[in-house]
Amino acid sequence: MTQDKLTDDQFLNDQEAAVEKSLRPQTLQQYIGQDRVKNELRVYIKAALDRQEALDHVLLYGPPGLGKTTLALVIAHELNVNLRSTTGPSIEKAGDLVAILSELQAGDVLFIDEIHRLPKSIEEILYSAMEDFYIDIIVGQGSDAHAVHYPLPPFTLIGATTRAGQLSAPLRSRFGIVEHMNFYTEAELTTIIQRSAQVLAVVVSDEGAHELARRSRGTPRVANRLLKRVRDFAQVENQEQIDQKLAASSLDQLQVDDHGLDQTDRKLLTMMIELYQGGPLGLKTMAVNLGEEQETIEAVNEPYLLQQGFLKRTPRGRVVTPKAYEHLGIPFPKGE
Ligand SMILES: Nc1ncnc2c1ncn2[C@@H]1O[C@H](COP(=O)(O)OP(=O)(O)OP(=O)(O)O)[C@@H](O)[C@H]1O
Ligand SMILES: [Mg+2]
Repeated sequence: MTQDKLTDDQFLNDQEAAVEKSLRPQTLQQYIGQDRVKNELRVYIKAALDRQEALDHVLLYGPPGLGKTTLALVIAHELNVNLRSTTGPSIEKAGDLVAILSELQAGDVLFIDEIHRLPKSIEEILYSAMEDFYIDIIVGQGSDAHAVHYPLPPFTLIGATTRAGQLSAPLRSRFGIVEHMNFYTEAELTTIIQRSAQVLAVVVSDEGAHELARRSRGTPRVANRLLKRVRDFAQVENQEQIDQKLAASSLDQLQVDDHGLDQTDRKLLTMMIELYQGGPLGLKTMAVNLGEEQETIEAVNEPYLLQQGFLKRTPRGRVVTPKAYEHLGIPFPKGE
């Protein structure tokens, strides 16, 4: 199983997509974890509803699979409005954006995923749309060209990104609500797995759910994927229940270790140790040596390895920690 398949939704077929949808919580109440984010949003949503106004624009950022898209759906649901969904790279021309904006009704949510990949020219149109709910567009060419002023209903833009650093300052500053999504705790992931097991009609013991949670790299999407794969092992081995032992042995076969590190994570750490004495190393060198996209390493591998204390950031680059040496069973070099 590759990294992409664990953390991306884009490889799903229709049937898998339907299951994926049924796993998504719909209300803030069902949405597990991210308590700080939820508590803040609860207040803002209630205030907007009381004032009968559109909710302020929301920016959600954090590593893939932590529930940004899900939270956007939940917000629209709680506001009781329509959600129109698109992605940054799919809006190529000003006309694409105008078409989307002109369909919005008062109070609606427009969700733009991967908002850091919006073309610059489109981003500039968004500024006035977000701030004052109008757009000025140029129609015609040459001497016929003239600006058309286009008023919009008040709406809520929800932007999601795995790379907040890539967002321009003017765009970022137009979001009134900016929320950073954190990795989930083992307890939260255990609850998510138990809920998903019910939806999928599989039986998982408490210990089995906890074993899966421990190895899910703090990420609900990974938790759900691992649950589905281990369900396959249970079926093939004629086991009615996923217990701790089955979960552990299946995950070992999937090469997901007991800290949730996958092959790429381990390859990254091992490469840094073997070729660079543990660093410091820049992102670019990491990517070249692994044959991976720099963006993937920055958004997927690095945040989890930092959070788990296997990598450390220094002014000169990333450094492997003694904890990582120990985890990989490589002796830590004595001080020079
Ligand atoms: N808080 C949560 N409670 C329960 N399940 C969740 C939660 N957050 C996410 N999930 C599950 O994890 C899956 C992935 O979440 P989602 O697609 O929202 O992640 P994302 O942050 O948008 O990822 P990406 O950056 O790749 O777009 C969802 O299908 C959902 O089932
Ligand atoms: Mg998403």
